[in-house]
Amino acid sequence: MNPLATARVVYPATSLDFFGEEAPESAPESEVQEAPPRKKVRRTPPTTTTTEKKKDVETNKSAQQQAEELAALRRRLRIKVSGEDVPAPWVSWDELFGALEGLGAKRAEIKALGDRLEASEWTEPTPVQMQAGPTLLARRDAVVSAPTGSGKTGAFVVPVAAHLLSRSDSRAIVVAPTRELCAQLAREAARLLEGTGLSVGLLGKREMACRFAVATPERAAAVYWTPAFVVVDEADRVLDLEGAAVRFVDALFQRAPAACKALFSATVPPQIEELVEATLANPVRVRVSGVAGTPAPDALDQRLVFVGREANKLSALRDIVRAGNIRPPALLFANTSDRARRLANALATDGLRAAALFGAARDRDALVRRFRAGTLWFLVATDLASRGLDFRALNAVVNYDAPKSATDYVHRVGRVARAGRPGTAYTLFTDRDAQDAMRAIANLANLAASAKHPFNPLNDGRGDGSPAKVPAWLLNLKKKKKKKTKVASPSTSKKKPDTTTTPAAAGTDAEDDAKKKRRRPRPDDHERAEVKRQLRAKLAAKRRARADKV
Ligand SMILES: Nc1ncnc2c1ncn2[C@@H]1O[C@H](COP(=O)(O)OP(=O)(O)OP(=O)(O)O)[C@@H](O)[C@H]1O
Repeated sequence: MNPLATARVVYPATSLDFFGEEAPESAPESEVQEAPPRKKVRRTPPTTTTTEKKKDVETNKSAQQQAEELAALRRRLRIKVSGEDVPAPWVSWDELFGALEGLGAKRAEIKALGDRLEASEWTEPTPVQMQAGPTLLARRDAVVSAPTGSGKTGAFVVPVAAHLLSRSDSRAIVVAPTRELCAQLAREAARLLEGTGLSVGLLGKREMACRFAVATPERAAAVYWTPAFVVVDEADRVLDLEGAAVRFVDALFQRAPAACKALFSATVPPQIEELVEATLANPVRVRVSGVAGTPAPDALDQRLVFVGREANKLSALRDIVRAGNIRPPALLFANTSDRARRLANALATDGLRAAALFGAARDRDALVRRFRAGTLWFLVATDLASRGLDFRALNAVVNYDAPKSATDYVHRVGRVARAGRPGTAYTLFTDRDAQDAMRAIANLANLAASAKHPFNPLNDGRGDGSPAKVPAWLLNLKKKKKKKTKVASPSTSKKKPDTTTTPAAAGTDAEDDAKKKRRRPRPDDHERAEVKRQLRAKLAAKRRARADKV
């Protein structure tokens, strides 16, 4: 029997009173817990004697011994690197302070940075900070990938700031795909760099005189100064050749050929390799992975819930919430603005504090602020909120609509279980969801489950021995063969769209599919094609030059 053919669970659609007397009035529990005592940053001020001692020990070791130790350290931290002369990781912030002193930064500035790290309770660098830090401080171009919530922001803010502290005439720009993420990055950088004398600015319509700037691609391309550093966060999204942002970043790269360029993301697909080869000089590649070898955080509990038909989704969600499996604040994802709005309305009708965040939503910044403050419990968002956002107190993510790809899945579920905190991600899926994407997602969830229970594979009650919560049939979904059959237009299709009674179900898969099929050529399609052509030409020239050298 094809398990996709029937719904496994039928959920009753009852009215809701999830929180009853215990409903949080303002900030949810996780926001108001008493802060634990502050930890100290492991920091011994660098002195000549310690540095000299270290050198003495190192020169006594053979080069081979040092290389073996370095390889063992990287294995332990799950860091993989490639490229020429990759700098050794910093094992503590001491090495950053030592390097800063060596570069001539003032003692007061070094102390201020150390104080901010301590105030943030960043006792030690995370693995990606350990490896990306010295790489960027050495001004090497780099492509860095590490799991969501693993501290990539600090992995570029700290070394870039360190460089700026040692060179009073240089400026840096960080590019990120959305306004919300830019605002978060600017706030985080300003917090980390407070007291160091470095000015941080979020570039809006007006140009700002700051040394550490954060901007969306379009704003970044409009700056009149030449940055010494260009960092692209969520690089695979920004540099997607099918997207609009890539040409702005390409323009910025062209204007600052001598800048150190670094690309960061949890997912670096092979498709951006072409662009990396064409634009980065002798780059270092850093890849940090979790226990399961995937970009999902180790502490994430991934649950895939088959709900059969679209019509069962809302009651499935209610069931999960009513069972107490999702405690606010929770972030829910829908695949279109319309569906996000309808789901938020449905939850609000149930008496829950819910709102929708999408591109055209009114006052997006205020929505995000309310969610961060805990006055909004459920934020239903489109993929606008899937990248980079760090909501500290978040307990759960729900993919109300299954993501269209494993990459989208990784970023969406990665909003929770950050910095080692626990978190759960539910993904509801129906018999209409893309089998290829669901198989890839199931594989990711399965790898995580297998890594957590290596010697004691649980089974899902079907007796097939598949580990944890991923049923074997899902892992074994056959790849869909691409048929070349003509797709019936929505107007001529005999099958009526499934307009079910639940508010969130209206504007369903059928409508979304029809919208996609109706995609008209965009006015900037030729510009996108031109950017692709130019990048390919650049790449070809670079390859020819390399071949000539050989
Ligand atoms: N060295 C550290 N020690 C402790 N906590 C840290 C450290 N570095 C960063 N963090 C915390 O980890 C959380 C996640 O960091 P960050 O937002 O940089 O993740 P990320 O890797 O960029 O994730 P994403 O891929 O989703 O963008 C933040 O709350 C941050 O304050």
